[in-house]
Amino acid sequence: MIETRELSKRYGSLTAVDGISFKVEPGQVLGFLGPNGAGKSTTMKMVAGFLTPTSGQALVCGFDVETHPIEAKQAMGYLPEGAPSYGEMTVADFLGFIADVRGLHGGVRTRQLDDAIGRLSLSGVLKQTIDTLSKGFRRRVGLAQAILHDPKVLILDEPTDGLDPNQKHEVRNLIKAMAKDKTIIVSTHILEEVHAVCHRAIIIAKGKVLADDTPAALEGRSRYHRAVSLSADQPEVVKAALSQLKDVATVEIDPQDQRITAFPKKDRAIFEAVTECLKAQKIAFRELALEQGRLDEVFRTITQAETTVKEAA
Ligand SMILES: Nc1ncnc2c1ncn2[C@@H]1O[C@H](COP(=O)(O)OP(=O)(O)OP(=O)(O)O)[C@@H](O)[C@H]1O
Repeated sequence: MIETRELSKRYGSLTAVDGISFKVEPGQVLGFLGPNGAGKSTTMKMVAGFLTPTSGQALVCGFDVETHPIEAKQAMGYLPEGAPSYGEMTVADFLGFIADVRGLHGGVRTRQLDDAIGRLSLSGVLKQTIDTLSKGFRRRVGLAQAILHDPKVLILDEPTDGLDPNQKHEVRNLIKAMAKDKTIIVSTHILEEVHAVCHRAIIIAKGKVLADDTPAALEGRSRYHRAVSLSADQPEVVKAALSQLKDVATVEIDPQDQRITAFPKKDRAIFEAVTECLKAQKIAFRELALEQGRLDEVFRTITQAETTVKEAA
């Protein structure tokens, strides 16, 4: 389990993290989202025990990271931002060194090393020095060291940064597979990642938690939630027809691809009414879709509202 209690970090007059509290239970993957400079990495460094909080507390498996650092660090694997240091070491030597630091011996050491190397597809680069690896491979080495001792808790700062689409897919599958018996926090800029791996997402900006919900509930806050979109040859005709429906609030035509979107009034469902209207008026259409909502729009709305409020104050 991971818990933070009013965790804060100040650098002079800048408050990078401002009283963040959350709990993550075993079996849960928490996505930590926020714009650049929101305080994601600073929070993760404090939870991982690499940075001392100005105030507040972080606990890993019940151990306070500050007062019981050894027990807390034994229970966690941490993938920091960027690449592993020790760039002059080969991948094999580096992972062997981490295995020693983690106190792995004999058969367990061999098994864990083989497992991490296999899961991150590193067997082809074991003799290469870390400095000479591509960004994606360096990230994979970082992930391998984080999971090497099969920790109960994983703190992963942008785990798929720099990976190609195939590797992103592999790493997301790896996180999902590990989630069954671990507690995992993943920081990311990539909203599709939230869908792919997270049970829950926290959005932060300027060091504060602005939203804490499931991806589906966050999508529910989008103006696109339950909107109906379609393509048709005469978008203006379709717009006029759908605008007449009683539960439709507004109809928009995308200026780029001419796709038509009908937005429902609050808490209304319009899919059936839209399809019936199209049928009744014999309107030919393509790619009719019921929208779940758009996380990118929710993210923008939440984080920009915070910036606007701060600027106005
Ligand atoms: N050592 C430091 N000294 C002074 N300010 C710092 C330090 N480390 C971070 N900051 C500032 O704290 C704020 C939060 O930074 P942090 O790296 O946690 O953001 P982030 O959400 O991880 O951003 P990104 O998505 O760009 O990685 C930023 O304004 C950053 O400039």
